Amino acid sequence: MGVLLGWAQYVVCAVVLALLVRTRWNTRTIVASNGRALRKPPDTLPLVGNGIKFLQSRWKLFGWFDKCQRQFGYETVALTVPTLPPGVLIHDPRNLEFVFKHEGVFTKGNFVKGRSWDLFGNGIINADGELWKLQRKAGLAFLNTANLRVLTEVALPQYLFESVNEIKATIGEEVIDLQHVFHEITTKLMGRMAYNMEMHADDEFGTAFDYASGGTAERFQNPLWFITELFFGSKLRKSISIVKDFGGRIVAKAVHDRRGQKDEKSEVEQDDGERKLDQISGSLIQSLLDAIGDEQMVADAALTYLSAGRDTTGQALTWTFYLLMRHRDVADKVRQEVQRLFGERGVSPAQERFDSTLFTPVSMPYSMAVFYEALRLYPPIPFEIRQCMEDVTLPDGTCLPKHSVLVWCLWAMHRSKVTWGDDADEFRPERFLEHGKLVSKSSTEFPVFYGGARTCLGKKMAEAIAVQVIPTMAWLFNFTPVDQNERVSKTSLTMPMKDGLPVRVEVASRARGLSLETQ
Ligand code: HEM
Repeated sequence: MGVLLGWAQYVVCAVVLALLVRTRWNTRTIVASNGRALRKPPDTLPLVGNGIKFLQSRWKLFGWFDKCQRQFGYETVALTVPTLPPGVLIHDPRNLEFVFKHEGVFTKGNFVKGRSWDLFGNGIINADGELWKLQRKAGLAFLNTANLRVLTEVALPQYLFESVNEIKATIGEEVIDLQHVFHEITTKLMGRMAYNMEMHADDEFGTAFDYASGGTAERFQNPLWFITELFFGSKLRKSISIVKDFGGRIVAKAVHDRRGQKDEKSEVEQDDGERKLDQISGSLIQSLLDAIGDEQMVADAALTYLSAGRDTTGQALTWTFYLLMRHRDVADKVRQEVQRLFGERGVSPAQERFDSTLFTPVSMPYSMAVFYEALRLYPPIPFEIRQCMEDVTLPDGTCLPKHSVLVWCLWAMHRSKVTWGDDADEFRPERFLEHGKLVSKSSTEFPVFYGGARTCLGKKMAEAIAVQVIPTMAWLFNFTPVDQNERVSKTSLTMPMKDGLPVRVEVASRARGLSLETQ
């Protein structure tokens, strides 16, 4: 054991030394802006540059990115981290627009793919060229208008009210985890619609995926990840293997379904809505099988879509309710919007069954603004990294050599006073409204759904879910956090809330006479 540790220390020291030498070498070729060297961010150390910052918890790292943004405004700054090729941190929306327009120049590159390959393989997030186009086309077919309609009119109301009734059943007894509630809704939706499978938030796959996402994200913060994983990576390897097995099961089920063995329910068992849902169930995986064929690649694609569709939206809703509990005045305005809509539609809330399909992005601009404001402060994908495939000059004059790395932190950009004004740190949904209507912000200032050719495919789906879930939950229940502690995110590729969002619940007095059944 002692000998083993001795060797381990020797290997680690040798690698650190080699990396430091490489970093020094790299910084010699570092980018210059109009002939001048770029300024360095605060707390940059000799030799290790910003490496120590990246080893901190992600919450502290976000804080540091924010500090850079506050100190430098839109100015591009140099990043130096051992193992990283020369890097820059950008804040200027003009630079981001350039990146979005030149998608072939700024790719995930070996830097990102090398770290995320084990988990996502050839999935759309990692894919380029023809394979990316095929997966994107399959996704567009899945997220077409007709399918989104089935989602909003049939599947979502059904799963939303299953959750509502589960919450109701726990009232007065126990604390519930709201993050779990939202995750359950998005998992069931993606499972059924995309893969024709019954899935739940706490399935073995879900737990393994969470762990694998955390371990993969750590690779972006720990320059020695390939060494540390030799000693401490067994749980990560196991989790990835569970995730991969699950990908295989999704594909096997889809192949079974396409052989005509889909478990059809008899006509009499189904109403019109269920029949429509049944018809489109599994449409994503079927499109992927049609487009790609190779079952391993289809499994990668399926897992990537599952993560993109369920985690981001479930987490965004969690942070939204965290903010609503801290800003009761905003929660009241959501309820006033529900009341106004009921009034306009002649619905008597005390007698009718609750119909969440009344809530659309057009009928509920304030609720949508609440969602967008939560996405601004807690972006589900909080930072992005791209690698330059050739020498390139950004609009602000920064010259980037081939292979250099470009980082932008949405967490920080979304808090920029230059972009959002002096109240950038405040939760104020009104900034997304003009004359009572929702206004969209440019993807270069607010890149929450990315931009350009690779813009998020699921924006409309996320909006459709949010606009039913937020007013429904806010109208029916009063949630109170179990404590006033600040919630933080755990390490992940997305933004899960660490330890969930434990709350106490009571049925709101305005909702007591309601039947909380599905339509
Ligand atoms: C609030 C919810 C969501 C947010 C904030 C969000 C954000 C993003 C972002 C930032 C990217 C770029 C990621 C990267 O390449 O590094 C992305 C890509 C993507 N998103 Fe979303 N997303 C959300 C919901 C969804 C949903 C519901 C789906 C549905 C399946 C989805 C499907 C995708 C796909 C397929 C891509 C890859 C696009 C491509 O590379 O061409 N997203 N999303």
